Amino acid sequence: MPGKHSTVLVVGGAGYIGSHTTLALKDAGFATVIYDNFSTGHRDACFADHLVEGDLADVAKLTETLERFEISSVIHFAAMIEAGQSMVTPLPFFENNVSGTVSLLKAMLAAGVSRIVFSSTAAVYGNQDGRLTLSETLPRAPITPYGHSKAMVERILETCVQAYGLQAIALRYFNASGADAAGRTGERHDLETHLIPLIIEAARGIRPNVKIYGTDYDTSDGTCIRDYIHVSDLATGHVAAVRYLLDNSNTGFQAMNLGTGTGYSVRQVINTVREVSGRAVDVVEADRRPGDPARLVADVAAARTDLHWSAAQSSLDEIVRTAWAYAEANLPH
Ligand SMILES: NC(=O)c1ccc[n+]([C@@H]2O[C@H](COP(=O)([O-])OP(=O)(O)OC[C@H]3O[C@@H](n4cnc5c(N)ncnc54)[C@H](O)[C@@H]3O)[C@@H](O)[C@H]2O)c1
Ligand SMILES: O=c1ccn([C@@H]2O[C@H](COP(=O)(O)OP(=O)(O)O[C@H]3O[C@H](CO)[C@@H](O)[C@H](O)[C@H]3O)[C@@H](O)[C@H]2O)c(=O)[nH]1
Repeated sequence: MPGKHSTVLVVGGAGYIGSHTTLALKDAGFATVIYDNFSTGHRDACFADHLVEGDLADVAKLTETLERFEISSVIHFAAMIEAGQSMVTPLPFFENNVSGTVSLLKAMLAAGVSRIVFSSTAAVYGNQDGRLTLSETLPRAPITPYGHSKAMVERILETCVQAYGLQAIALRYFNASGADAAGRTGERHDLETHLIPLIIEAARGIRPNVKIYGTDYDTSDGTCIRDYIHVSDLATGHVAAVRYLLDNSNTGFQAMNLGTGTGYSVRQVINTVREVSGRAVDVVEADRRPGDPARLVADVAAARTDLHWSAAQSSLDEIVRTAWAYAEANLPH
């Protein structure tokens, strides 16, 4: 069990991945505080011991929160997340994701908090044609403003680790999906752009069909390949990362993939939703969505070696079953 000084600040803890991670931190015995501005998060998805409503831009409030709750480590989820939208309106992405993280780091320095786990993304790899899996040793090569914003934060963290002696882990998630198996929380993005919830909406009759963005990619069936990782596996990955930072000093900066190592095409995901739900899903073949790499699949060795973590509940079937159960129980009919 975590010892003294083990209160974790979960910035963006009211969101999809943050809510699952807060539950996992509590299960692991950590005390938790959420800091969130509720721009996309939900009050009923806050499972922490304490909640502070505030914005990343508010350095004074962040500093006061870190000091008041004697925070040992920060997990930083708060960001704007849609890669496609960032192609159209990039500036808010740089403001919230990059400037917002600078605010958080200033507050951490002021409060003397040195450990941070940052939500990075497979989008920092961009298009790495011909590679079956992506290793952290590859150069960052994002192709969207969203991916650039995350790559910039990784660079800022590297610099701050050198300059100020912080300890930072950037967890590069592949495609977060699924829902808490006990149904306590799930995926509820108000402007939903993610594939699995959109297919589920089509299966539930909330939308007439699901679009396939691009059928002419150089992949087995012409549609994009992604590595879908269960959000509860991501959550245990964060617990492992916090433990790693607490147990080891001078870890410096490390980037680690959180994925399964297996990729599925858009068509395979649609078929899995059909099988799990027993419902029909109509599809419309559409143009490619700008900013989508053909294939993103993780090399999972680093997290296994350093964090002793690997995905345990991320079969596509399990992901879709939990997402379907959550939607049926909680989302509008
Ligand atoms: N969902 C995915 O597939 C995926 C994949 C890779 C990386 N990520 C990253 O994981 C993180 C969490 O993603 P998510 O899907 O849970 O998103 P989400 O939108 O559900 O959660 C983000 C949370 O941050 C809060 N927030 C945003 N801006 C804020 C600000 N300025 N001040 C305070 N709070 C703020 C929101 O209210 C929300 O509760 C993001 O950083 C995202 O880039 C997500
Ligand atoms: O209606 C849809 C929605 C998506 N897709 C495709 O499905 C795949 C997955 O798309 P989506 O669920 O939107 O996820 P990504 O664009 O892969 O991005 C997610 O996963 C990235 C990491 O891989 C994160 O950085 C992002 O924050 C997160 O939104 C892509 O090939 C899309 O082109 C469709 O064909 N139709």
